[in-house]
Amino acid sequence: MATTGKNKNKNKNVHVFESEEALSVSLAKYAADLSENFAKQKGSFTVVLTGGSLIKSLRQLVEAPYIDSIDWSKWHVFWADERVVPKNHPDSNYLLAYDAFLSKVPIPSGNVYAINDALSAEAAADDYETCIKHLVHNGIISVSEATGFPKFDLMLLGMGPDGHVASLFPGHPLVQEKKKWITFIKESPKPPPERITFTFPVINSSANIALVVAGAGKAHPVHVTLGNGEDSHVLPVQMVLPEGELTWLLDKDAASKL
Ligand SMILES: O=C(O)[C@H](O)[C@@H](O)[C@H](O)[C@H](O)COP(=O)(O)O
Repeated sequence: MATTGKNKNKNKNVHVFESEEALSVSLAKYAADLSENFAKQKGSFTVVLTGGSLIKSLRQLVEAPYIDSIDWSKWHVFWADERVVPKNHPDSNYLLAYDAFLSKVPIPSGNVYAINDALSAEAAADDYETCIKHLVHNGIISVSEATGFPKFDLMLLGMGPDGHVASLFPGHPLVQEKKKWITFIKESPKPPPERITFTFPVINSSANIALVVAGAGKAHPVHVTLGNGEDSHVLPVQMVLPEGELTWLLDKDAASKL
């Protein structure tokens, strides 16, 4: 790890790694430690995934020692955003996570909460919100005392080269959504166009967020968010300000402008 530091606000940790390989090793330990703490504390561990390169960076979790040491029965898995395509479609975030991660660990299948792929974007967003409401009611998902929004134990977010997180894109009105838990977009600038996404109030109620960012193509939004870079938009990634801990895991290419 090249640098470690608290940066800009007290709940933010920034870690820069020599390579994406080193980042993935550290990501596994970070997730395993949180899993142990939450399983002990509340008997469940709610983990939110996105799509994109994040999923490949989870590869160390399916290897020794973590494959055997993690109590996978406590995991409950969600998506911060999903493309509105069938679950067996190559664009599906569920399929990506299933192939590379979920099919390799013994998380009970009933604890994996994929969106309903038979519905329209709007109906799928409502349906996913209802599903999350049930789990809040059952006590599987915590609630933020500060905001009343669901409080996930760990949100693992990737970031696009334009600074988007989940399916919240720069300049799009959805970044301002204040009431809904889950919403939908039909004209995503990143294909495919139809997606559902968590809103910022949900993202920012998290107990822990890791922003997992690798590659030189991400250096600009990292510079804008963590350094003194500028952009004509407020980037969605700059709006990731959880009430819990924010941890940036960067490789050195993504951090090259800092
Ligand atoms: O469905 C999606 O497209 C993702 O959830 C999206 O938000 C992703 O996390 C970023 O675009 C980063 O993706 P990359 O890491 O592949 O650039």
